[in-house]
Amino acid sequence: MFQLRFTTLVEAPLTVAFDVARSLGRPWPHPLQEVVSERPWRDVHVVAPGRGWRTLVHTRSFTATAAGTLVEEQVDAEAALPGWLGRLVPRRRVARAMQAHLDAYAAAAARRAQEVTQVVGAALVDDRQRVLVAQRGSGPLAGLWEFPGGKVEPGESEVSALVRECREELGVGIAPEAFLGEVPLDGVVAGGVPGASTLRLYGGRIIAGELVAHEHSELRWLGPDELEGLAWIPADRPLLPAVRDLLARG
Ligand SMILES: Nc1nc2c([nH]c(=O)n2[C@H]2C[C@H](O)[C@@H](COP(=O)(O)OP(=O)(O)OP(=O)(O)O)O2)c(=O)[nH]1
Repeated sequence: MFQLRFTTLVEAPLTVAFDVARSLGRPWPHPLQEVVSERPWRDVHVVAPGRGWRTLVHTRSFTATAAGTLVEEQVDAEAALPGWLGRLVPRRRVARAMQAHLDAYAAAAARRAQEVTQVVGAALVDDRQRVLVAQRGSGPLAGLWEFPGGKVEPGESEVSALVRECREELGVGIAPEAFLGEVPLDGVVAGGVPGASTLRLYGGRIIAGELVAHEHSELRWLGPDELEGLAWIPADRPLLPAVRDLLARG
């Protein structure tokens, strides 16, 4: 039995990293069968018995970071060959195949990321450790609450998009701070396929101007205990623990 681990940072949001990984398949001569799939967090494949392996389990997990998606892979395998041949030869073969595969994969995911519209949001915190939330005034999500922000334009960085959106929507200058997390968006954003786009949330502070709701029907400053009870856009809920942690940190 041997175990190999690989870590790759892909310059792409979660869902893109996951979808591209799946469309490229696996670097094995034998087809693997999927046994777990939790888009876009994790998948697990195994090789069918009688394919030269006693066991082969390939597990991948995808984690959002400020720099992109961290892809962690683990291969647990036992070849059918006995003795040192069974340990050494397959291990080298798997390691070589994985490394070649991962380079091609990272490049393909970064290319695909350019084609998918992303959304950025700002969790703006004030001196009393409250966060600014905004109610959508129109469209299919009217009446629901969200973080100020919007779509990243082609060629624009996420941080520039955040600053621009907060100026347009709220009339304020902001300083973006820590990356807080990422969630897939259920709907179709900018004509893309369902679930392809993600919302990436950053902490931040207002550094200039007076708040005005230019596009939202209402703005509110809320403390950590008031977040859960709000009628959020459903996609945002998984981000609330990270926002509460941010408020608790002070
Ligand atoms: N800003 C923001 N958008 C969110 C959140 N959660 C969520 O699902 N969304 C979705 C709603 C929209 O489909 C998309 C953001 O689009 P938007 O309409 O705010 O973007 P935008 O300001 O660039 O809009 P536009 O130029 O196309 O009018 O992301 C959130 O917390 N904040």
